[in-house]
Amino acid sequence: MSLKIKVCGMKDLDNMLDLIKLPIDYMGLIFYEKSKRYVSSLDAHFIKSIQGIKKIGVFVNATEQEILEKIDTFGLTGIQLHGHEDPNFCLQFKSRGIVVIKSFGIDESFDWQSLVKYDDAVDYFLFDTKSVNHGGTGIQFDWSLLKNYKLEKPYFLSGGLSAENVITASQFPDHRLYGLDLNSKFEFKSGIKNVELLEQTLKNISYEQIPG
Ligand SMILES: O=C(O)c1ccccc1N[C@@H]1O[C@H](COP(=O)(O)O)[C@@H](O)[C@H]1O
Repeated sequence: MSLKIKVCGMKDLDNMLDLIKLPIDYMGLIFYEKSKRYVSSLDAHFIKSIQGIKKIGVFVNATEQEILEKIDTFGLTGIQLHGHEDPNFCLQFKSRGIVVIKSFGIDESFDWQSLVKYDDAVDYFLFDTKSVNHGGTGIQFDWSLLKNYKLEKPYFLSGGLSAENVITASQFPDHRLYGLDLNSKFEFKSGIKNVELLEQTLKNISYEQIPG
């Protein structure tokens, strides 16, 4: 199975149209008002009409009602939860067929055992750099900490992925690595992605992955 690519934090409509021409699997839209990449509801109708890419809504401690409203209004395939959402909260969406990605901020003190209770409640984990802002730091965490991950649930690797470190990330020797999440290191400014840099980076990843 080839590595999935998710580009997160899109908020400009023309930029989205350019992005979806690339071989990308997931597009992330941030519904956290404190984020510089917050998506305006004014764009809902247009975003709902976009096809051919899985649309993931990013939330931080939002209510069930808020999330369901965004799923419906924006035509989201799934959700990515960056707050203190518990397993039951995650499961109610997964049970409805909504893809659930649960993010965890990783540092040396992360309790890997705490993931066990989420195993049946989510589709994927996402391992990001620990931050009080809940994400979008542009900082890479120490990937060697992933040796402590003992479950089989596939995960997205996130946190400061850049044109410089993404090849190493794509070759990270772990069969559970499902996808790479690209965000602030591929931007001209917050929410506006450098599509040319993304295109070149995707080519570099596939070139490096050709066997032999
Ligand atoms: O990008 C944001 O502003 C953001 C805010 C709150 C929660 C998550 C956010 N983005 C997610 O953060 C990670 C890592 O991003 P980066 O590469 O370090 O900039 C990524 O999963 C984004 O989806």
